[in-house]
Formats: sequence, structure tokens, C-alpha cells
Amino acid sequence: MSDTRKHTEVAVGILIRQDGALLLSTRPEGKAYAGYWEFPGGKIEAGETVTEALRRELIEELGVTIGEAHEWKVTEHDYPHALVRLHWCKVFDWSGGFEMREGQQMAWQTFPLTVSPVLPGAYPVLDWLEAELGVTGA
Ligand SMILES: Nc1nc2c([nH]c(=O)n2[C@@H]2O[C@H](COP(=O)(O)OP(=O)(O)OP(=O)(O)O)[C@@H](O)[C@H]2O)c(=O)[nH]1
Repeated sequence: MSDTRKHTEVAVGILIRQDGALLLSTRPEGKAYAGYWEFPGGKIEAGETVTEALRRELIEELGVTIGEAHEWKVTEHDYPHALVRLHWCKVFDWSGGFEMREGQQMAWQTFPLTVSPVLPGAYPVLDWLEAELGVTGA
């Protein structure tokens, strides 16, 4: 039964550039939903805080070292492969990087997004971000 499934805790980074653009990248081959667009991040390991996990994942995936991570929202999504709890953090400062160490594609996006498909677990957060950041350049 679904209420006996254990949550997988995930740290997710919303990197927001000065012009308001958001960083999305594709999921690498070999993972569930390979090729889908997502915000960078990954599973929180035992003993890690959300921020520690996010910092580690962004170095591993992108070669980016983040400054402060502002914990913003927590959402859940029930996939066939996992019940995930997503800890969303806004990040405004970082250094280095964007090396796509796992062969991903990346794109800086404003609304409306021009990439698809996006992971369903990110839909609610995209709606909140769109309400906050609004339509730019239209
Ligand atoms: N990074 C990320 N994960 C998301 C988003 N939305 C969402 O539902 N997820 C889910 O959160 C989980 C993240 O796990 P992952 O497989 O990317 O993490 P990881 O890099 O630590 O994986 P691994 O240790 O299996 O290689 C996946 O089940 C993924 O479907 C998102 O926007 N970004």
C-alpha cells in the first residue's frame, strides 16, 4: 500500500540567474525518466542536510559550487519507481562549472518554458515560480 512506502528524500536546486532565468537540465541515460528536463539535484544521503546534499550533487553533476541555498518548498510525488519528497531550494550565488559531467543537456529558461518534457514532480514548483517571476520578454 502506498502509505507503507518509504519516502526518498531529494534535494533540488532552483538556480536563478540575475535576469530571472532558471537552470534546467536533462536526466542522464540509464536513470528513470532519462531525457526528461528537471532541476539539478539528487537523493539526500544518510547524515546529510538538504543543503549539504544539494552542494554535493551540483558539484558532481555540473561542477558548480553553490553559495547559500534558501530552502523554499517541500513537495511529494508518487512515481511508479519511487515515492519522493522534494526539498526545493533557491540558489542565487554559485561559482565555476556547468560542465555537464553526466552527459546532460542544459538550458536557462524563462516562462513559458521552451523545453519538454519536464518531470511531473516539478510541475507544482514551476507553477509557483511562474506566478512569482511572471512572464518576461513577452
Ligand atoms: N533532481 C530532480 N529530481 C526530481 C525532480 N522532480 C522529481 O520528481 N524528481 C525526482 O527525484 C528523484 C531524484 O533522484 P535522482 O535519481 O535524480 O537522484 P540521484 O542523482 O541521487 O540518483 P542516483 O543516486 O540513483 O544516481 C527522482 O525520482 C526524480 O524523478 C527535479 O526537478 N529534479
